[in-house]
Amino acid sequence: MEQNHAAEVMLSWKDLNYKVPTVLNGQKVHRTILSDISGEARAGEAIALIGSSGAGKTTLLNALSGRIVGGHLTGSILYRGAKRHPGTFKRLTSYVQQDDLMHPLLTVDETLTYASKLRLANSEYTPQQKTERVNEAIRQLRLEAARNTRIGDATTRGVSGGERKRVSIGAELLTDPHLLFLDEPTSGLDSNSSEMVVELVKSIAVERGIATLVTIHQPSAHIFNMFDKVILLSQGRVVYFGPTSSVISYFGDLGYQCPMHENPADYFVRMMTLDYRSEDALTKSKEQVKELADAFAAYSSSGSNKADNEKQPDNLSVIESEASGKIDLPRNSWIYEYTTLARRDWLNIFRNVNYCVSQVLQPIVMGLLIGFMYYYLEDNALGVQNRLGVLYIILVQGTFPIFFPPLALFSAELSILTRERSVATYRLTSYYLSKTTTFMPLVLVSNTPFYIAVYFISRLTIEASKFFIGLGIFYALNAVFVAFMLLFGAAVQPIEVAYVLSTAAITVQLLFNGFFVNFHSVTVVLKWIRWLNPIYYTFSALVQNEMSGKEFTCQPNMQCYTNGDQVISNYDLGRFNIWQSVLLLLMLGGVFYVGGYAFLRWKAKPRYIWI
Ligand SMILES: Nc1ncnc2c1ncn2[C@@H]1O[C@H](COP(=O)(O)OP(=O)(O)OP(=O)(O)O)[C@@H](O)[C@H]1O
Repeated sequence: MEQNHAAEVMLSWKDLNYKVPTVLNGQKVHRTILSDISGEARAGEAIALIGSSGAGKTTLLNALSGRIVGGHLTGSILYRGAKRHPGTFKRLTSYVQQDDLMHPLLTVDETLTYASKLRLANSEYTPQQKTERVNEAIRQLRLEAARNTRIGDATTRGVSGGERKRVSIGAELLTDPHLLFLDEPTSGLDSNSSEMVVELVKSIAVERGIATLVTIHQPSAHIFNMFDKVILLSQGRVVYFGPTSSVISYFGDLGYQCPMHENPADYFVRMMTLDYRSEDALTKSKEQVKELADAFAAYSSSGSNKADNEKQPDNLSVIESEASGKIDLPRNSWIYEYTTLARRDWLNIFRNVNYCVSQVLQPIVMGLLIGFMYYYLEDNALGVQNRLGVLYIILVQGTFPIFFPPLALFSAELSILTRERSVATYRLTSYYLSKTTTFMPLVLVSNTPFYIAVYFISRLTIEASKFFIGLGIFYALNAVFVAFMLLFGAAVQPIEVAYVLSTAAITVQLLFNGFFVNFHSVTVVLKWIRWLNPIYYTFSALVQNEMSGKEFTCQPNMQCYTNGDQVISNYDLGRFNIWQSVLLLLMLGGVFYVGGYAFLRWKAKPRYIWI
């Protein structure tokens, strides 16, 4: 395309080689995934990366977009003629993943609105301008009809696959990137939707001067012809890179004439694909691929198609400082990020009707059930045993029921966090606090009816101070278990493993609370567990609150506790007073909370290789 020859080179790459360690016949070897790849992408140009499965398309896209993890990448990649600075490059370019990772319960409009709030700086855009950007994206991507439809997922019906992809693209285009990378944007879409996606991306890219690189698996002839240039890859080598309009004549000259009525993309992919049907066919096809790659290497080194890598853009001095150094792109304030994320989290929770209903109903039903099970506790030997039973069940309610439902939500959202963090959308501290301040109040409010029902129906000691102190201890346990949930969610994946391990961890905590096993008789090898056990401190505080100062009547000639202090001492629950126990409980919670943050930071940290 004429205009593209004059357009600025946005990205150029030279002699890219990528190897990964692998084991072959018991030997450690390095497998070459990309071999001597060079090229460039200019402003407004749409380039397709085409090849059969395993050709290296995604690997090349990841290398160019700075998303390679592991292995050994060599060569050079220049952004507007200069070495890339990871942070700067990340924020000036956009990457649309193959999986559209978005909140399923938000509508198209909300998804784009939150993306605009989080990704556009308030110092550069007024709220009105952000809304205009969203409206523009909706209009350009033809999403008006789906504007108020939820994104949806496998369980909730939402927008169509094509619309979902367009929303993903829209969210990435809000920031006006200089470069747009798309990984298999048409996979899973029918031909009409695929054409629409590519057509729209192409027209927006031309309009805004964005260089676009797209991996695509066997595009239709129509889609193929929409691209300005094409990179044909096979076995990690370039078989062709140049204008789409010249590809047929190039291969025709090599003796591979694409038949008149055949889709060129199908023809070229077939030509480059290894044939595994027989040993002989495999050897032949390998030779053919090698021949084609060698022919292209000779063709490009002869100068006919030389990638213009050495050519520097005219305004180099300006560009170098922008691309190679860290430039301080404006950021939104922490409090703005936090309030925006918190609003999004609350919206997600309230839209999740099943979650909300179960969170509200479970404590009420359990509270009534347990309350009536222990209806009217008496101050006798049986009353001692039942009081301990009620306090134990209060403990249980502060663990499993409040741990698992938020864990499922938190864990399911981690992939969205990773995606959003990979484009530096917001700080991790604002995200973590937003999660905390969504889960925590919900748990405390929904669990309060449980405590009230159990307390008054079973009639634990009816005294205002005991009631409120007990409620405070219960709240502290709930808060600590929200922190424990955040720790598990951040540290252990997949969720199935988190379920198994956390069930074991909570069960051990419940067993070592001092009720089932008397610490006087526990082996020294395991005795230490109680000091790291939030349940022990909670139980100790709850039992002291209920039992201290309490008198019990004993039937004549029967050995039993005559007062609550004997119970506390017999179960060895009085080592720390109530306040000390609560303090130690909260300290453990603090450790869990900070640990959860540290794991999240470590996990969400991109480990990309930069050249
Ligand atoms: N880190 C890695 N470790 C081991 N093998 C890898 C690694 N990265 C890529 N590969 C291998 O490199 C080859 C190219 O992978 P890539 O995902 O780039 O292919 P692709 O052309 O995008 O294929 P598809 O169209 O099937 O997604 C594959 O055989 C893949 O298994």
